[in-house]
Amino acid sequence: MKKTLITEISKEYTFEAAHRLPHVPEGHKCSRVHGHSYRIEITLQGPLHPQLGWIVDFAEMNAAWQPLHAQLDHRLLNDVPGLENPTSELLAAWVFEQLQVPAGTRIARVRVAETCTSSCTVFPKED
Ligand SMILES: Nc1nc2c(c(=O)[nH]1)N=C([C@H](O)[C@H](O)COP(=O)(O)OP(=O)(O)OP(=O)(O)O)CN2
Ligand SMILES: [Zn+2]
Repeated sequence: MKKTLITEISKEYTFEAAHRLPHVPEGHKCSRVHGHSYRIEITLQGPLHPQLGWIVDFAEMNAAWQPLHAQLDHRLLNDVPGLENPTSELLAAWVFEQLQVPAGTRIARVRVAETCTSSCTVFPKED
């Protein structure tokens, strides 16, 4: 395989949660508590293992996601430390910061989808 290729792997996770957006104008629909079936796509970059031919086992991504799922699933997101204003943008940044990725990998991006048509993606700034 060409050594110049950049390889990414992704996993999509889901959780159910309620939220409200505390800083929207009065009367905005999102000022009321409501729920979403959130979908989170996590993408990692890293070198391929020479024998195994993968970056990391997808199972390692599952293990990294599990503690975050435990903090988010069937919660009011506003109650989660750091998510007092749980917009898609701030939730994506929170996942990016909280996720303990397997050694030798880095997060390429995190995508949060609140609905079928609305999503936000964060990725590291290049220096
Ligand atoms: N930039 C952002 N805008 C909005 C956010 C957000 O996190 N970032 N969040 C919301 C609400 O949480 C809302 O529940 C989801 O948004 P919206 O796409 O407006 O939901 P609808 O299903 O009602 O979308 P329609 O396509 O208008 O039916 C709002 N904005
Ligand atoms: Zn919402």
